[in-house]
Amino acid sequence: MSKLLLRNHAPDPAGRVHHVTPESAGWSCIGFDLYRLEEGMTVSGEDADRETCLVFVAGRGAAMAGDREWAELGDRMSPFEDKRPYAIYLPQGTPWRVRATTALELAVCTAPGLNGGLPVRLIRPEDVGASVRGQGSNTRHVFDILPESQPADSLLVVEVITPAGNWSSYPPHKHDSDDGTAETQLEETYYHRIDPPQGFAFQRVYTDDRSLDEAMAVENGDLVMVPRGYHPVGAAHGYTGYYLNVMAGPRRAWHFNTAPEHRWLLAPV
Ligand SMILES: O=C(O)C[C@@H](O)[C@H](O)C(=O)CO
Repeated sequence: MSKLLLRNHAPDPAGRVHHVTPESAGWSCIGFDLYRLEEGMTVSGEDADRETCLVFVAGRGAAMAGDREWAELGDRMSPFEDKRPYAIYLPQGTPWRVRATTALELAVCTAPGLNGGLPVRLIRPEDVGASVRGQGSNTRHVFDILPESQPADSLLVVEVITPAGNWSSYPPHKHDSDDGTAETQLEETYYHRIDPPQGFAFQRVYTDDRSLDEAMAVENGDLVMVPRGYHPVGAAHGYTGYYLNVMAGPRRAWHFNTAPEHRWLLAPV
């Protein structure tokens, strides 16, 4: 199995399913934990050097972050409900806690805090930008949770719904070198969900010279790490894809290059 693919599995006693750190991934910036909590379970954290974005992927919870508290956040029981998520941005050194008030799928996205000083911020569904990208079988739906236009030190966070049979992160693009203009160097994680859950999608991660070239069959709840290279996704017929992307790198900007041989696909039809 590819080293870039982390399979879904039953949660550990703390409710944790995925645990990616810069050390485990062999990269510099991104940390990603995925919790599947039963009602009443609590998860907490604090990182002196890293900022955090908590994403309520599905379900509801009571949350505390620094000196802020919310009795209940979360407005969808599935990421396939066509509703934008709740999220919380926390600067480095902020303690947080979430108690599940229903079954709760919570993503904990982290990256280096640089300056700190930003306030804790609730990101409500109405704060999340929604857009449609692509055309025909490349149409997909994007929710910008923490785009570069919103304050953070390193993190970029986005959700994408890929309709059944469609492609996304496509035509293939990459963001793995920084020449100061055309492209930024960003690591990326893909947390995948599939509807209905017995379905699958495919993701390829590859470089121009093919020194990295992995094609992965992705199932519901799997996680893919993209250290570099192109990273397109194809959803199988009959199965809608969802993924949560976390990106981070030395410069907080999402500038990418589309693979030259596939740029013709960008022409309007
Ligand atoms: O446009 C898409 O289909 C989503 C991608 O942009 C995805 O967020 C990504 O690949 C970011 O590099």
